[in-house]
Amino acid sequence: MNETIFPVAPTLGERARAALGRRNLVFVGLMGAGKSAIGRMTASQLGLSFIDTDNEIERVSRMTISELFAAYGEEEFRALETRVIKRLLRTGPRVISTGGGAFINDKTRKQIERGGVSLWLKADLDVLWERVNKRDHRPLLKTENPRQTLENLMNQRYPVYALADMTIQSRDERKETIVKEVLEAVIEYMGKGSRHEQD
Ligand SMILES: Nc1ncnc2c1ncn2[C@@H]1O[C@H](COP(=O)(O)OP(=O)(O)O)[C@@H](O)[C@H]1O
Ligand SMILES: O=C(O)C1=C[C@@H](OP(=O)(O)O)[C@@H](O)[C@H](O)C1
Ligand SMILES: [Mg+2]
Repeated sequence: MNETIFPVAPTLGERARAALGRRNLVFVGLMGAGKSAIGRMTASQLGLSFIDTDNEIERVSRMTISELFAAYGEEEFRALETRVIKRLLRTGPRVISTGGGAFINDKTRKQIERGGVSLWLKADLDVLWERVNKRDHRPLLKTENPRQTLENLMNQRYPVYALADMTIQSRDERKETIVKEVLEAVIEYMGKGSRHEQD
C-alpha cells in the first residue's frame, strides 16, 4: 500500500519554543494578573518546565510567603527572592513566573534582563481586584483598604513593569486565549529586531 506522508505544520507552541532558543521566559506584573496560572499553561505549550518563584521560595524556606513576611519582613523576602531568581535563570531555559514585586527590585530586574525575556501581564484594577479578593494569602494586601493598596501599587509599579520586553493585556478572557497571545508575542519579539536576536 502506498502511504503519503504529509508534512505536519509546527504548532504555535513549537514555533514559540524555537524562537525562544536558550532564553528563559519570565512573567512579571501585579498580583492577580495571572502570572502563575498563565505561566504554567504557557510552559506546557512550549514543552518547557515551569517554576513559580513564590513556590520555590516556599519550598527552600519551608515557610509560606505570609510566614516569611511576618517573621523576617519584606526586605528579607526580597533578598531571598533575588537569590532564588538568580539561580533559576542560570539553569534554564524554562518559564518562570515571578511574584509581583520581583521585577520592581533593581537587582532582580537586571538579572531578568540578562537571563531571560520578560513579559508583563498587564491588567486593569477591576480585573485584578476581582481575582485577588477571593483569597487572603497575599501579605501586602492585608491592609484596611486592600483595593486602594492595589491601586497605589499600580501607580508605583506600572512604569517599571513597562520596561518589560513584551506586554500582554490580561483581561476577562479565556486563559487559553491569553496563552495564545503570549506565544504569538514571543515569536514576534524574538523574530524581529529584539535585543536577543543575536543570542
Ligand atoms: N484569564 C483569566 N481568566 C480567569 N481567571 C484567571 C485568568 N488568569 C488568571 N486567572 C485567575 O486569577 C487568579 C490569580 O491568578 P494568579 O495566576 O495567581 O496571578 P498572579 O500569579 O499574577 O498573582 C487565579 O485564581 C487564576 O486562576
Ligand atoms: O506584589 C508583591 O510584592 C507580591 C506578590 C506575590 O506574588 P503574586 O504576584 O504571584 O501574587 C508574592 O510574591 C508576595 O505576596 C509579594
Ligand atoms: Mg503568583
